[in-house]
Amino acid sequence: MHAFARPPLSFLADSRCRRSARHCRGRGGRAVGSHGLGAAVSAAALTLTGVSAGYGGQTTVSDVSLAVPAGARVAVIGANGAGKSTLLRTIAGELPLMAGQMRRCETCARMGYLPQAATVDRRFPISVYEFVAMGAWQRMGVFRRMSPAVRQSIANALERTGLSALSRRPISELSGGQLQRARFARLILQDAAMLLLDEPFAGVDRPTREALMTLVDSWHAEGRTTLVVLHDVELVRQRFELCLTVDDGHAQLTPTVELLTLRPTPADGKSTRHDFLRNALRA
Ligand SMILES: Nc1ncnc2c1ncn2[C@@H]1O[C@H](COP(=O)(O)OP(=O)(O)OP(=O)(O)O)[C@@H](O)[C@H]1O
Repeated sequence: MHAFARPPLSFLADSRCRRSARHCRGRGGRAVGSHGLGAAVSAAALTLTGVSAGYGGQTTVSDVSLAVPAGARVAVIGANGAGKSTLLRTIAGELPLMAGQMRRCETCARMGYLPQAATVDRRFPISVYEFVAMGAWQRMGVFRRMSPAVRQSIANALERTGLSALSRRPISELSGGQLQRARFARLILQDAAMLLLDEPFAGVDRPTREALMTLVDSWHAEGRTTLVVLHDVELVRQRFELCLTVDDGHAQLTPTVELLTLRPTPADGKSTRHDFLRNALRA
């Protein structure tokens, strides 16, 4: 039987589930995930009330109040430095709340958080298989033994991300796109009800982006809630029904169609959220 050692903390950074919880019910109260269910259906996966986020007493985003519907695909958009990552890290529990309250529905507390790829330390000498298997760490029990079911889940995740042939390769020898596939494979194993992805498509080519976006779509179809930091306006328009815009220290949730159909109002010379969206995504 293969024993699996507890991975170092730095390697759990984007696979950690902060709190144990049952899985979410998605749109229409549909159950998602393969583990136990039973919590009451909640319309909101995540509720922020007067939330402020930042670093060392310095507020980056303040007084955020919004409710993310369970099962929604939310694009988190805004200019460089606006505070998207800060907000995502706060929702993930990586940063403490500076003010306000955050509530995740009971079943949505099981989260998968994928920080920007630049944060991954690839020097640790492990194979793709071992790296991906960390996503199943919570299912391996106290002796970290891999059951046949866990092995099968790992094999499935590798296959879904197109990495089966690379499973023995050290992660230090992966390309950027291959590493991103491995990070997604690890997320699959987490079976999280809510997924927070920070610029998951940065630096990947179009086929890889499409393969990974297909996974996001499948999570959506399963009723999981996804918040994805993006800079690609076409992708936002085509695949995300809600936008969490972060701008000038504020954040709000708006239907994508509403953002994209707003027109500038040259009569009074004021800019609109339509202008903001375009400007933010151009950054
Ligand atoms: N660890 C940190 N300590 C202090 N300030 C930070 C830290 N990380 C980010 N900041 C600052 O917080 C602000 C928001 O940064 P953040 O990374 O959240 O922006 P972003 O919208 O995700 O940007 P980008 O699109 O460039 O990734 C910036 O002014 C940044 O300099």
